[in-house]
Amino acid sequence: MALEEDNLFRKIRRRVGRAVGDFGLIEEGDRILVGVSGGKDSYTLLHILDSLRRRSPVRYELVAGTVDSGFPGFRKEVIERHLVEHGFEYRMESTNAYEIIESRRRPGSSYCSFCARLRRGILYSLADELGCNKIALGHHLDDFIETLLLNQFYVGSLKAMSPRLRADNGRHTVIRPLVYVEEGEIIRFMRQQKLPVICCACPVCGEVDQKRQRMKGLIRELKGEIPQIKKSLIGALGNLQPRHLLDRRFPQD
Ligand SMILES: Nc1ncnc2c1ncn2[C@@H]1O[C@H](COP(=O)(O)OP(=O)(O)OP(=O)(O)O)[C@@H](O)[C@H]1O
Repeated sequence: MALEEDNLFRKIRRRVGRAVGDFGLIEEGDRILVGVSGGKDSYTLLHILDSLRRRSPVRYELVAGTVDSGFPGFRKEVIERHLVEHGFEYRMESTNAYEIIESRRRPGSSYCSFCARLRRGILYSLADELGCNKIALGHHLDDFIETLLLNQFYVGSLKAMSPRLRADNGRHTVIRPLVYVEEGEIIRFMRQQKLPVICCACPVCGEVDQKRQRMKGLIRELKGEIPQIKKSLIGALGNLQPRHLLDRRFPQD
């Protein structure tokens, strides 16, 4: 059963197609593990990549992979039902990540970042096991530009995320095909398509990251004055001018 391919579906697909072309995200023979959390972004990513696959002359395969971190109350059966209904090959990986986080996390350290690192490792192993050379994640345009601002405001580096990154182990490539898709479009898509979104059920699930929310708010506020702000910020990430920066690792003259 495929989703209805209405205007919004086609718009998001066009943007993903553009990102695939701009950054060479998908190549002949790829087998891509799509990280599906049960959230709006990764469901959207999976359906759009599947629709592109059906239309593309480039042959590639998709496998949906969910890391069940073992948080009590995680409704994995909701995800499984959706993936089966739509005919996706998938793996639900049950892990004891929850116990590891509880026992090893340093007091005061961020729950989410520890959990995300652990999950990333599990996804890499899963990709090996399932014969996947790429891992697709559901980060979208707003994630990219908020991360850019967060790093400038709080860390002091000019850095966001990469749409295509070779993993440290050299075996996998992480791709982020939703780089040109705005979060608002994904929210509309989720509602229109009635995607069965669930939360991870971790102890901090639903709590907002205050700093990220601040960046989100700032961008929203400035959008009234600068309508093209998101386009401009994502454009800035692809328009580096090192000679006009202060990084001495780049020649200045
Ligand atoms: N439990 C999981 N199993 C598999 N992949 C995951 C899992 N959690 C997150 N991911 C992948 O990592 C991406 C970024 O995760 P993050 O926790 O930041 O979620 P998010 O931005 O809210 O996205 P989503 O709406 O898909 O949950 C997700 O879009 C998804 O591709």
